[in-house]
Amino acid sequence: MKWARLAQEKLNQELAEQPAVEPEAPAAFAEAPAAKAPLAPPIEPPSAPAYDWQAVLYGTKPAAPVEPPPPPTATPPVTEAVIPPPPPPAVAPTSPVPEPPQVSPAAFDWQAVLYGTRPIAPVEPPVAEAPPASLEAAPAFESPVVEAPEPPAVEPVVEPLVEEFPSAPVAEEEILPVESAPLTVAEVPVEPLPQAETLPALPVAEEEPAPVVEPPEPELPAAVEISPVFEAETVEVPAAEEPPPVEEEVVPSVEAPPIFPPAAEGAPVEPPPSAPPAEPPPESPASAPLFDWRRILNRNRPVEAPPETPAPAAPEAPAAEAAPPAAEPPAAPPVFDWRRFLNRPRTPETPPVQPPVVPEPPPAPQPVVPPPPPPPAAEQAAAAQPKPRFELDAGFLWSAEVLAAQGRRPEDVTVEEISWLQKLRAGLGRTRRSLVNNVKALAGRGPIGPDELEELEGLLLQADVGITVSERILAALQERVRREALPGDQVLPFLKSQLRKQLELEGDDPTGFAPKRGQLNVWLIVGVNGVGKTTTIGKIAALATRSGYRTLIAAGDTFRAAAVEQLSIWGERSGVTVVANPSPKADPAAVVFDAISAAKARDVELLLVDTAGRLQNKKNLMDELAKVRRIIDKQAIDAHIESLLVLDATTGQNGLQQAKVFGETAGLTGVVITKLDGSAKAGIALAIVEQLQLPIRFVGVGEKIDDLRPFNSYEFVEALLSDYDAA
Ligand SMILES: Nc1nc2c(ncn2[C@@H]2O[C@H](COP(=O)(O)OP(=O)(O)OP(=O)(O)O)[C@@H](O)[C@H]2O)c(=O)[nH]1
Repeated sequence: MKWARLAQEKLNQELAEQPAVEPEAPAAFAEAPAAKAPLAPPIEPPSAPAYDWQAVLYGTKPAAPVEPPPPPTATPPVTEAVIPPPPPPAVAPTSPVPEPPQVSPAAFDWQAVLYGTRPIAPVEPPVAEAPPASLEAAPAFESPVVEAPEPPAVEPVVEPLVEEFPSAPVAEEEILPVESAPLTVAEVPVEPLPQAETLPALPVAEEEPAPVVEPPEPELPAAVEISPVFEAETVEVPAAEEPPPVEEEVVPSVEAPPIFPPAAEGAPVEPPPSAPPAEPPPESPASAPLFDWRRILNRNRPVEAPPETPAPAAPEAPAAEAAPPAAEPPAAPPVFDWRRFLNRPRTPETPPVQPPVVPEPPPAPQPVVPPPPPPPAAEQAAAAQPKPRFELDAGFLWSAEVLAAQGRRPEDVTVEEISWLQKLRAGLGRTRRSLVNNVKALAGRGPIGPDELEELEGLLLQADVGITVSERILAALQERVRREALPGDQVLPFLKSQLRKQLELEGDDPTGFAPKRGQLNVWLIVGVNGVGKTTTIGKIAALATRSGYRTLIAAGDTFRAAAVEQLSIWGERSGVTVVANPSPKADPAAVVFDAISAAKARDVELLLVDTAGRLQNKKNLMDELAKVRRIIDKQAIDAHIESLLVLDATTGQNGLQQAKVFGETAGLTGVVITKLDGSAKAGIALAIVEQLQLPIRFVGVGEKIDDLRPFNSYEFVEALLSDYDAA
């Protein structure tokens, strides 16, 4: 017992001594944060280990973004976005005339730089020159992201567009004189662009979750005189049938003009605060686009067909091309050097382009950087411990490979692109997992036979690919198997090539739909309720602004009360002016008429027309849409017109039914698939192309401003059938 007691006492004694250790730990940690604080501010030093992906890679960001990055405090990026001022649309006709935001110089050249102009290779050639590849060296500013959505200079200048269209033009249809409600132009403070990630979902959304059901709006009477005519069709809630007044004449809200003129008076309007002087167009030319759409879109034949593009440059280049490159052997293969990507020099967008700006680095701030102690370590170390939210997981590596397969070099890749692909891949994840796993299991049995083919068809149907497409793919597979055995490991690659074929409409030039420079392009956005039309317009507007297009938005959704407000928010985010008529039940055709007039007067290049959601079986609403289309055709005769149907991917095959009617009414030229990040069955994309014979122009994978990208069949298929999954 004594022994036990003694032992117990000793034990207690030891325990009593232990606690002392703890205090130290916290102290040590406490230092860390302290040290970091000072480091935050100096973002410039390219070598600094602290990789601020957003600031560095999104070179695009204008001044604004700079602040947010460092102190990730929960300050208020949101507030500054001016989101709250929903009703900025000064109703008063006296409001000054906003001007189409001038696109900043560095913006990426959507048409010339990205698409249109250049053939596939142009951008790549530099590859040869790429050799500057000295990893650390800061070669890169070429494409580096610069894309400074700099403050789209807003020229308040408002030419007397007015008289452009004297009174009522010759539109046979009359636009309801919808109240004298003056047309308003939502002033857009020209906020530079995109905070890539910040933009939260539009608040408005909730107001009207807008399901598919026809918005039974209460209302009506007043302006609805004509509505009765069509009531017949809709059994339910005749009253609810809101915007019935489809009929008739488009009386251009002649009042519109008056609205703009005032601004003119405002004299020169120096007010355009933000916009510095700007003869912006300057450096933009060669500037590097944030994402090179042209390359993305043209890259429908990656690794497999490398000969077309890269081939010439890579293999033979060395020999024929000359010595310089000699030293640099790489530059071609699909091997993505993620380290190089991570270590690439940081380029605060715009600045790099302007040499003068460079001098700034030396300023005092340097000293502030004192915390250089950490940098010495080595960039590699930094790379090893990447930044927040950017992980070298399977998604990242896969994205990098896909981009590399398209000829993208680490220096040209942006975080935005990586992020986009990751989102797309994640969005298609559900379908992919099911499809890929089953196909692999099936292929693992050995050579493909009749049983396997049948099973495969079932898998495709489950993915919503549609019967026709499934049959076509199987027919091709059968044909292939007939000629020679198809090894199991070739099944997926074969499927990919088949799917890609199905996604590409014969004769369609995916780069051809980019807005034409120097002329008016009108993009009419249609679809049923809640599919994402307004959101898509906001995203496209942002993209267009960054691409340097003079853009304008027409708030043609006069039915949903919050639509105009929602659009003006997007307008603020993207720096695009919104033309709207706040009066309830305004005739959308009249709004569009006015918007076209304004667009002509301002030399706008891209006019985005929003429309109210409507079910394809509501005749009066479809007639209303037809009227809008007619107005566009008549008033914008020389314009390049695109009519895009927005389809919610989660609606699956149902969406196809809508398309047929919308096609007859609005003359569709393409489709935008939204919500691919949801529980969509990605196969719907294949069915759309096959059944509608319409090209997919954009795909949306989220609610943020940069969650929309031009459709690329290669990326889509890779995301759908990638078996990369290491995780
Ligand atoms: N997850 C996801 N949500 C999206 C996407 N595109 C739009 N949304 C959301 O879908 C909802 C409806 O979007 P809206 O743009 O208002 O749809 P709409 O077609 O204009 O609606 P109506 O005018 O009522 O016909 C909003 O909550 C959007 O944020 C997308 O690609 N992914």
